[in-house]
Amino acid sequence: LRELRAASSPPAQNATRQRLPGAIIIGVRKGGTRALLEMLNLHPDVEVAKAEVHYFNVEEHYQQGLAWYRAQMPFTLPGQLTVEKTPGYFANPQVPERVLEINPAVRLLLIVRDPAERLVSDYTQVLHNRMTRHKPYQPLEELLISQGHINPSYKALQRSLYHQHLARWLDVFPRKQIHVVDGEALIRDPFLELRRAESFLDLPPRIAPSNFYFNTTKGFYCLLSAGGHDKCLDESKGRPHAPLRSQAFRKLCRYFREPNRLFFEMVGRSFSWC
Ligand SMILES: Nc1ncnc2c1ncn2[C@@H]1O[C@H](COP(=O)(O)OS(=O)(=O)O)[C@@H](OP(=O)(O)O)[C@H]1O
Repeated sequence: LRELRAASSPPAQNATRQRLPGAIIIGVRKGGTRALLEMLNLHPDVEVAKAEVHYFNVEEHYQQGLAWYRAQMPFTLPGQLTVEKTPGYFANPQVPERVLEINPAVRLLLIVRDPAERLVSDYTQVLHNRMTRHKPYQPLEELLISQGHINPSYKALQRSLYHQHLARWLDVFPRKQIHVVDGEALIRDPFLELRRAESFLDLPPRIAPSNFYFNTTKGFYCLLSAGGHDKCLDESKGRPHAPLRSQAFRKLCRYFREPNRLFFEMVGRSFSWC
């Protein structure tokens, strides 16, 4: 009976297995990494790891080796592209070398957004987590500004210094292996950014404008898959941001001016950030 079953199972079924990612969304945290992953997943030749994997940045995972990493991946057919996203990879200094070691040809996707907005979004997420666990929290301005000056040691601020993190990736990977996605543009017009990503990933253009519709309640584009499945991102995406007085926000924008300039130089394009 077992032989009969094996013989009758379709060949495609037999060919599916878990493969290491051919592309990784490395960050930035709060840049739109989930939206980008879910949108890429609309492509018939793409399968994604549903949960964040945190292999290269969490020692306990990394020590378990490649078999563990592979086991986190979806089943794919030969020719399909596996993609994972872990926003924590971008700012972790150990990660670029580790990624290179397992696949020097891997394609890297980096989705960025205005670093000042990103910082506020990052704070808002931490605040939300602490509030749900009934833990105390400090107002953003207290963490961000000390004696009238921006506090350079605030972690969320450091995560927004894109040029510093990207420099480490560029020490290891050629520029052409890193595709920068404009997070604000992905919100405004997901189709265009997805077309660019398809081209970078050498995928035939299969994602269409009809895969997206604007959901006025959510205030964002949601996804429509070929099977007619309708999906919006969960409520942790697009939360109202924690308040920050406009004077402090302006200070933050001034602070990021030079780091942003350096980042634009590195990627060879500019963004209209504050
Ligand atoms: N289509 C769509 N729907 C909902 N949200 C969208 C979408 N496209 C991009 N975004 C933006 O994604 C931001 C969250 O980024 P990440 O997914 O990278 O966050 S995380 O690091 O994984 O926590 C999230 O940031 P905030 O608005 O600050 O919450 C969203 O603005």
